[in-house]
Amino acid sequence: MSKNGSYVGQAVQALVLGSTSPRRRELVQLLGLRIPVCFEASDADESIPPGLAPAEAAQRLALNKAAGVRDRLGAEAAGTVIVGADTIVVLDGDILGKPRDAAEARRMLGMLQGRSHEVITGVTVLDGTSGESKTAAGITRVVMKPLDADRIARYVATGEPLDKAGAYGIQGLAAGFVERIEGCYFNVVGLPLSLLGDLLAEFGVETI
Ligand SMILES: Cc1cn([C@H]2C[C@H](O)[C@@H](COP(=O)(O)OP(=O)(O)OP(=O)(O)O)O2)c(=O)[nH]c1=O
Repeated sequence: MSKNGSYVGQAVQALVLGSTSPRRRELVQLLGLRIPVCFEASDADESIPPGLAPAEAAQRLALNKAAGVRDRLGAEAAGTVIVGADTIVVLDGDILGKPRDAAEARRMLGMLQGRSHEVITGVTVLDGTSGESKTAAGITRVVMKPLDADRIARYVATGEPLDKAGAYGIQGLAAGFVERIEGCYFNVVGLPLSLLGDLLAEFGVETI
């Protein structure tokens, strides 16, 4: 039994972050983990599962990413915990993922400007040895200032929106678009660190 009372079948020797997102790769370092962190791309299908509420959809995608990494690692997954995450933007109950092109990015930002929306990040911690997993979702409300079409076009022309849910990055050139947030900032950037730390503790993985 670990210090915090959770049962782990085998000491965890490494954390595998199943993500190609450079933001997630930087954020996970802020947890102050005492075990090595390595990175694996997840080849899980990222299309939004139909018929699920947004928070459930984000959690399903996070679980799929983590499970996909475990499948790919095979026997090498033993002794690891695998983390998967997925971030979506939700406006009036509709899910906005990553824009396909600049036109879609302009359209998304046109809908988000001057209003409030939710950023939801589903996160899964999966025990690579047993396959047992825990999944949760962080929800942050973001209020965006009014933006005119020229400003949106200038931002989209930077290319920054294209790999980001909702077509903006709060940590980048869209920082000045955000009036205020309620909830975890890191959740908006793609990894709810406080929530992830709690999930990791349940698997006996210590953070700072
Ligand atoms: C809203 C918002 C999203 N994002 C990013 C976080 C996620 O990387 C991305 C949403 O895409 P995701 O599909 O969650 O993740 P990803 O494809 O970038 O990486 P992977 O699947 O390999 O883990 O949007 C920001 O960086 N800043 C923001 O303000």
